[in-house]
This record gives sequence, structure tokens and C-alpha cells, in this order.
Amino acid sequence: MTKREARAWAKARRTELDMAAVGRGMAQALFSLPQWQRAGAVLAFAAMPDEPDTAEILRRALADGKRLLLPRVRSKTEMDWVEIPALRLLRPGAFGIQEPPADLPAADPAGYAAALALVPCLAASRDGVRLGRGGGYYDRFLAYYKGMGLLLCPEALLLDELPCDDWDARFAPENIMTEKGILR
Ligand SMILES: Nc1nc2c(c(=O)[nH]1)N(C=O)[C@@H](CNc1ccc(C(=O)N[C@@H](CCC(=O)O)C(=O)O)cc1)CN2
Ligand SMILES: Nc1ncnc2c1ncn2[C@@H]1O[C@H](COP(=O)(O)OP(=O)(O)OP(=O)(O)O)[C@@H](O)[C@H]1O
Repeated sequence: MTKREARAWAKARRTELDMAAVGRGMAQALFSLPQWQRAGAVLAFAAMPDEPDTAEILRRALADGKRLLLPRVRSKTEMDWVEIPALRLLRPGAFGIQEPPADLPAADPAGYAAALALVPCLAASRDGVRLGRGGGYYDRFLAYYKGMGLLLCPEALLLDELPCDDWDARFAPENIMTEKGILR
């Protein structure tokens, strides 16, 4: 299977899933993890309609006093991280994704202690290969990000194998989370 074929399969499979329910399951699994409880800052994402709904995670992060950063697309290849103090400030941005507004400054994730990055994917393999949407945004970010990361992947989108390029970040099974919890 090529990446292109894998993306087509994943996109079709995703339309059959209840992403509100998957998101609720992931949120519950996440809140019980020490990695979440210890996190002082969360690098999250506002979900697209075919991604697990993260609204509850975003609300809980702020309610628990964690600093919340979300991506803001800057170009065809780069995204900025922006700290957002309240979800009502979000505006539709590139691809219709809710983004921090242009007047909030870009932040350096390295400047946040105890950061936890929640990483979206189209699909993932059990041995830790992430399939993204093909923009390379997260590949570039993960190449320099040194903090803790969790890949959020619905159970139905976990494969035994996926093609992997040199630049693809790899996730250990204990850093892959489905609505049923951490893979092990
Ligand atoms: N919720 C969320 N936010 C995110 C990402 C993401 O994957 N999910 N990104 C992660 O990179 C960045 C935005 N990158 C994106 C890249 C492509 C598409 C997208 O919808 N692509 C189309 C195909 C476009 C094409 O025709 O080539 C698609 O997947 O259907 C969306 C976001 C930053 N923010
Ligand atoms: N660390 C990097 N530095 C520069 N370019 C990169 C890096 N990682 C990936 N790229 C480029 O990004 C493009 C897209 O890569 P890939 O198809 O793996 O994206 P993806 O992981 O599916 O997308 P995304 O991360 O946006 O969800 C590739 O053409 C690759 O050359």
C-alpha cells in the first residue's frame, strides 16, 4: 500500500465513524493519564469534521489551568503555535479549521515547561508510523519538538503496517492513544 492509497482508505473509513463518540472516549482516556495530569501546557488541535472531536479536551485543558497552544497555518508548509487564553477567540482559518486569530503572537513551544503535544493523523500503524494529510506540517514540527507527544488515532484507523518515509516521525506504542486508551 502506498501513502496515497492509505490516505484514500483512511478517508473512506473515517466517514463511517462517529467522531463525537471517538473524541469523548479519547478525552476520558486522556484525562486519566499521568502525562495529561502532569502537563503544564498542551499543544492540541481543533478538530476537522473527520477527526476525533477535541472540544472537550480543549475546554478541560483551560479549565485545569494548563496553557493551551493551537496551530495557525502560516504557509503551504509551515504552521505557527499560538497560545490561546479562551476558546471564544478562535476563528475559522485554513481548511476551515478553528485557529487562533492573527493578532495573537506565535509562540515557541520549547519555551513551555512540561508540554504535551496531541498529534492528529489520518491513520497510524501499530509500530508507530503516522499518516498525515500530506502537508508535512507535523513532520516539520516533530523534527525539532523535544517534548512529550501523543498520537491520537481512532481504533478503526490503526493498521498493522504503513509505508514510512525517512522524515516521518515515529511514535512508540505507549505514545499512541485510541478511544480505548494507550496502545501497548
Ligand atoms: N485539526 C487539524 N489541524 C491542523 C492539522 C490537522 O491535520 N488537523 N494540520 C496538519 O497538518 C495542519 C493543517 N494542515 C492541513 C493539511 C491538509 C488538510 C486537508 O484537508 N487536506 C485535504 C487534501 C488537500 C489536497 O487536495 O491536497 C484533505 O485531507 O482532504 C488540512 C489541514 C495544522 N492544523
Ligand atoms: N522535517 C522536514 N523538513 C522539511 N520537509 C519535510 C520534513 N518532513 C516532511 N517534509 C516534507 O513534507 C511533505 C509531506 O510529507 P508527508 O506526506 O509525510 O506529510 P504528512 O505527515 O502526511 O502531513 P502532515 O504532517 O501535515 O499531517 C514531503 O514532501 C516532505 O518532503
